[in-house]
Amino acid sequence: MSADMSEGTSAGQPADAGPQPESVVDAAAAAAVAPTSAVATEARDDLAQVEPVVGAPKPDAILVADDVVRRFGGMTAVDVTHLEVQRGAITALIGPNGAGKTTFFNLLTGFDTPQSGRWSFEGNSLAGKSGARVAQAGMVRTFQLTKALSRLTVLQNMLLAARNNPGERFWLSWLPFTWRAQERAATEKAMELLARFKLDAKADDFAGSLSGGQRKLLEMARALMTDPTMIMLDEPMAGVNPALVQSLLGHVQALRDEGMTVLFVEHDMHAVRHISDWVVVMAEGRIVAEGPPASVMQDQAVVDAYLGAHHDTDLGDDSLLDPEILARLEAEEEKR
Ligand SMILES: Nc1ncnc2c1ncn2[C@@H]1O[C@H](COP(=O)(O)OP(=O)(O)OP(=O)(O)O)[C@@H](O)[C@H]1O
Repeated sequence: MSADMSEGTSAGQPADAGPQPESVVDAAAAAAVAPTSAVATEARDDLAQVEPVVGAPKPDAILVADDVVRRFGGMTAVDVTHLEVQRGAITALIGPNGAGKTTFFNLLTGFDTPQSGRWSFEGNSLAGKSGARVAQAGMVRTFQLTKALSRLTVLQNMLLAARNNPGERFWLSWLPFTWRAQERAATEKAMELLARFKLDAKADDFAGSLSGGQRKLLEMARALMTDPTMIMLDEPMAGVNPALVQSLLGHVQALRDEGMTVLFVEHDMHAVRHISDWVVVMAEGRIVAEGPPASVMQDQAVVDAYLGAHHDTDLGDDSLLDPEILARLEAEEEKR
């Protein structure tokens, strides 16, 4: 993932270019009309009662991780003692470059194996389960559009995601009339989701021809093909033109407002502040702070973590920190 803490784009990802397609720009308005579910409202009320301390128990935790350790050679990339993620809320996982966010994400979703640790989703242990099993359990992550997927059409990308659908039974796929019916149902569902994300007109275009923002929408739409309970978003704002950020944020909020749990890794602090109900901060593999977005970004451990990691980097987004803290950071910079 990128080192950039500025709004809108991340290093290594192409920013959107040219005029924004109206279809994407108005997505935020469409998403905004989604009524807030009782789960989402309750989740926010619940979180308001939670003490902002590392490892804080949540009133309704959907994901619980304990003593998760991942080492690469002599380097400890992840060492998470205890984390609970509240059901129905948007939780952001932030931290400086190399903090271990991606590695932790990979471990939780079955794409990497830790040296030790336990974690459960909806009360069921997921440790040792493959990525496919984790997805079947209802916890789905987004993937960046790879080169291979870029050569498929938008619709083909969606249908590929449906193949892992827990509703699909291998033995039924032997019967042509069954798979034809399944394919019809999957196509119908894919088109509905594409319409929701205003990508239906692009169904037959190569995915590689989409703009950065549209790719992010496709990644989200793809993940929804399996009807997840929890969606894990990997830098949903990376490579997205600032003009489209608002639209994407609307979509993420809409997922939460429909009752889904969202955990996302993000460098864009505007996005984190704007949509998160809870923020978890990692540094050097550990969780160093957690709490509501406004207060956690003023936490001394968070400031220290970013200061340590960004001493030679432009902090970019001034809205990350309040003016007082920013002044202190600048003073520290001058001393170096
Ligand atoms: N496969 C690997 N082999 C060796 N070291 C690795 C591997 N994957 C990650 N690391 C190291 O583990 C540490 C944590 O990396 P990770 O990518 O999880 O951090 P991050 O918080 O996601 O960073 P960024 O925000 O820059 O993406 C880093 O020091 C990284 O170099």
